[in-house]
Amino acid sequence: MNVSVVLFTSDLRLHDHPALRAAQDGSAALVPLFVRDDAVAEAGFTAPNRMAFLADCLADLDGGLRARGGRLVVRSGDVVAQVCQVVAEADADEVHMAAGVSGYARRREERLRTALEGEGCRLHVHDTVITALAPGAVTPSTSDHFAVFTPYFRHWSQEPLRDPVAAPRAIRVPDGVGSEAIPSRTGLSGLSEGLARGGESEGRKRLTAWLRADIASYEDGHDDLSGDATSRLSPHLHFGTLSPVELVHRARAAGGPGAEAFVRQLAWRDFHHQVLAARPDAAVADYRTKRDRWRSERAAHEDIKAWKKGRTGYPIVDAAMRQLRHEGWMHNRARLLAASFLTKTLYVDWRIGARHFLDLLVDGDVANNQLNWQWMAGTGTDSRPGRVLNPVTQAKRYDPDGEYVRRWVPELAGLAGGAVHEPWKLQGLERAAYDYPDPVVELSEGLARFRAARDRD
Ligand SMILES: Cc1cc2nc3c(=O)[nH]c(=O)nc-3n(C[C@H](O)[C@H](O)[C@H](O)COP(=O)(O)OP(=O)(O)OC[C@H]3O[C@@H](n4cnc5c(N)ncnc54)[C@H](O)[C@@H]3O)c2cc1C
Repeated sequence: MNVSVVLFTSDLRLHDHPALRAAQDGSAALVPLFVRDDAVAEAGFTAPNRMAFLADCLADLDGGLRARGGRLVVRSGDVVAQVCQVVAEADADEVHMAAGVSGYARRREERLRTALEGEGCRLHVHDTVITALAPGAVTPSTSDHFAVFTPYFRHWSQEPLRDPVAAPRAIRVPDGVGSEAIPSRTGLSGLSEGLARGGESEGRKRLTAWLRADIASYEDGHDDLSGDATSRLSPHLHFGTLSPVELVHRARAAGGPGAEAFVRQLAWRDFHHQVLAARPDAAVADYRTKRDRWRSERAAHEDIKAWKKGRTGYPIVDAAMRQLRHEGWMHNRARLLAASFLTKTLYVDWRIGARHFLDLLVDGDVANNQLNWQWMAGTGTDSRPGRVLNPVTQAKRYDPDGEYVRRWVPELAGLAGGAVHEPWKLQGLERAAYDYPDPVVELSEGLARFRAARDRD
């Protein structure tokens, strides 16, 4: 019988894990391996919030494996060198892992395949672990990926999903394969105060509660900023503590308009992943509309600083940016508003905003973050790249009573109802009573600058 290694990456779970199942089938023993990859740290993708969530996930995965007679093996260093070393220690014949979509993930697979071939060991890469449908599973007739969501979603919806795979009952890890200590949150600094807890157990609890009680109101409530009525499953999807295939199946089984709307959002996730898989350079380069006339970072320095600190003078934008800092998470409508404000009203390069989000977001994800930023900046897949979200109109629509703003911008808590969205309308002493900045730019001025620059491009 064979010995297999399962290399966990963005798939830190035991339920519905086809790579884990394939590794177990036909193997006498397997090594569940996670490598703290030097390249990820060198690329600056080790934001403290995500490192803390990751530590929770690894501890929980180890706990789940131990309950089945196994354990997690953790190593640090170059991922290829570490996998080869574990293969040698375990005398393994096969390595199984989930297919990734980023340029880095693809290169990692190639390097691993070549290195393992030299060791007489086969690499098996499994689709539909990280996404519900594999990138490229549906394509238009003229391209290798969909650049517009609506037709993608039509095809995506018609495509049959594989059945979920049961979690393993027992796992035997071969003797003689050592592990570093499982990382923990202790000692990590710079964490957001309201950071969520990670781990498959936590994710499954949240999913069950979501399907039982909250999904029904998702269609009506998902844009309501103060209602906070979205699933908050994004970090679990990012770290793979929940399977997107299982989520789609369970949401469809729940049924109703809320579930349909939720499944549509999961399809957005697959959509961005298939764009990135086909165009890995979209993580850093404009996907469609080349815009090289952004204001220079130096010229926009004060505006960028105000945006990051939540001191732009636009309460809804500031509330969004403070939620991000406090929780390491932000409501989708708030992300849209914050991104539109930076790229269109302030006319600042989307990469600056995307980097800041990745520094703080617990769900910070190359496909979802970079491509949503590009969508809002008008350089990506939005079919209306000129769309600008007016922060005041949007605030009145999605936070009509001003509760979201009062929650995150406490210095304006004394302003009742929708008046909180336009503090600049206050006069004299009343205005002076609030320690809150004037708007960094008039909206009409920002709009004129954006349109002039766009028309020049
Ligand atoms: C500028 C910007 C940056 C973003 N950065 C990220 C990011 O780094 N990581 C991330 O996971 N999402 C990102 N999103 C997408 C979206 O905002 C979050 O997925 C969502 O807010 C997470 O909250 P939730 O789990 O409660 O979502 P729900 O509304 O409950 O949706 C369920 C799931 O569907 C997926 N989803 C929802 N909306 C989108 C979307 N627009 N694009 C892709 N997938 C979506 C997510 O996986 C989400 O968990 C970004 C959006 C914008 C506008």
